[in-house]
Amino acid sequence: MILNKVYTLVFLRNEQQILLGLKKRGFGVNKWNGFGGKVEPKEEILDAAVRELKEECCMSVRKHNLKNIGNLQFTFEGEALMMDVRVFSATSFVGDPEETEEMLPKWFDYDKIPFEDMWLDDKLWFPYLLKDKLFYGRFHYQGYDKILNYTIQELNSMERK
Ligand SMILES: CNc1ncnc2c1ncn2[C@@H]1O[C@H](COP(=O)(O)OP(=O)(O)OP(=O)(O)O)[C@@H](O)[C@H]1O
Repeated sequence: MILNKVYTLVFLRNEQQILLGLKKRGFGVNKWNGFGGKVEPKEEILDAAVRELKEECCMSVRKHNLKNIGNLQFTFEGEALMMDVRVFSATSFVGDPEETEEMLPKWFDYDKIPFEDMWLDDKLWFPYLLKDKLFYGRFHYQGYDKILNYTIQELNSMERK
């Protein structure tokens, strides 16, 4: 039995830059990533995405400005959990990013994304995000630093069958 857990991952973007956060504790510590976390029981995915963005870097976004651009599924050798990550992008948002207990936010130019300090999978699917393509990816990790196998595909729509 595989336990499926839904997570959010939000990227704020403008013409020149993308906002990433350095995770200061817990899962993915010391890696740059988008903002997000577990969807709580009975919580809607979009509400969770808005909540985590606010909690982690004090930025506000409206649900209708979050565009679902991807779905990533992660499994780890020997673990019965599948992380089902819903990826969102937004170009309309309010606030100035602030450091919190969980994240240190920073804007990055598109040609200076710190892939060497990110999850290994990020550099495999970021090209889709950067080209505004929708994507689905599945990654099977051994530990946190080795991908045993993966697939990625471009999608025509994010609708679920
Ligand atoms: C394995 N390869 C991966 N590549 C890219 N991104 C990944 C990822 N694996 C997890 N993520 C994201 O990392 C965050 C974890 O969130 P995480 O800290 O566990 O959640 P949450 O804040 O609810 O936890 P606590 O409340 O601290 O337990 C969450 O956005 C999730 O989408």
